[in-house]
Amino acid sequence: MSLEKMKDLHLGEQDLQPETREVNGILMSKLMSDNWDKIWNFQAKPDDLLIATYAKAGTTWTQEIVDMIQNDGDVQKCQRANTYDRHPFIEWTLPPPLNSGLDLANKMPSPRTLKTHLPVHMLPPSFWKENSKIIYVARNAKDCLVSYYYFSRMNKMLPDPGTLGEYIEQFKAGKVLWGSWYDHVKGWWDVKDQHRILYLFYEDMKEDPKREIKKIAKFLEKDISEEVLNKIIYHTSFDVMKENPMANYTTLPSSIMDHSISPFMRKGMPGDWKNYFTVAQSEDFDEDYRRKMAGSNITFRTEI
Ligand SMILES: Nc1ncnc2c1ncn2[C@@H]1O[C@H](COP(=O)(O)O)[C@@H](OP(=O)(O)O)[C@H]1O
Ligand SMILES: O=[N+]([O-])c1ccc(OS(=O)(=O)O)cc1
Repeated sequence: MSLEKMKDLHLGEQDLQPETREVNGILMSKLMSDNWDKIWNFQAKPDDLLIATYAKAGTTWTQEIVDMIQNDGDVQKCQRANTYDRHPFIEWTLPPPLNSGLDLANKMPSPRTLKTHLPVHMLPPSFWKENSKIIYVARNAKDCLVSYYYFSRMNKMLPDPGTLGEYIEQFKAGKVLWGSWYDHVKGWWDVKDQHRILYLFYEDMKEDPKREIKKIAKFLEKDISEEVLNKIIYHTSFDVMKENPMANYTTLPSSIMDHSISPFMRKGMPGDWKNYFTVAQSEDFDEDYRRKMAGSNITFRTEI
């Protein structure tokens, strides 16, 4: 059963809002934690491509770019299904009879493109054993936080984030689904040269999509013409994706995602955090950030 059919189950909002549980210190929905053994034992394949991100770092955007590259810029083919059916979200677990990410992935013919928000130490070990390619996308903490905050308000399957002030504290403490942003970006950064990992930044993609799309195509060992490249840049621009029902999550019932609270395709703009953080919140966040990121040589741009 597809996710769009969820409304037919007559679940109320309180049934959707997940109970949470920690697995290895990482907050997850109870459904994900109940399913953890199966997720951990997921069998990856050598020709799988995994798109790994912290939530709200530009996952859907990267999925669309990858799909367009794999389909030689054929927009029709990329409209074949919703983004979440084209690229199974491996740990996302829904109540039966709905399809969970693992079910979709196991049914999908190879070569598969999969999605995860898991921190590096929780990635099913078969991905390392099979040497699957991985694209990791990182986005600066403050924009990720604001995006995650608004997403948590509109997506009834995520815990209620409270006020922005309250949410900033949860985010700093890593007490949000998929855990600490700081550990996530650092953890993936530390292993990037030991595996087939392309580590990208949202801000770079926004600054020069052509350059970053070329990097992805090279990583996928795909030759693309200038014409196809330009088509991909256009089709995966924020304004075009915002109107694409196969990419913008508007086909889900509003009992799951209520776009009138905040659209999934919200702003798509580095530096938007400035419209939400007070000066005091920003200074306090930066001081804590310096402590948490000390010792790492990873640098982020909070605006471009
Ligand atoms: N084509 C695109 N260009 C730029 N940003 C995009 C984009 N498609 C989606 N996004 C942004 O990526 C974020 C969602 O990330 P994810 O796909 O990982 O959940 C949202 O950020 P904002 O909430 O800041 O607008 C969304 O607007
Ligand atoms: O319910 N969904 O389809 C869903 C839930 C979470 C989710 O998270 S996100 O961070 O990948 O946008 C995306 C889709």
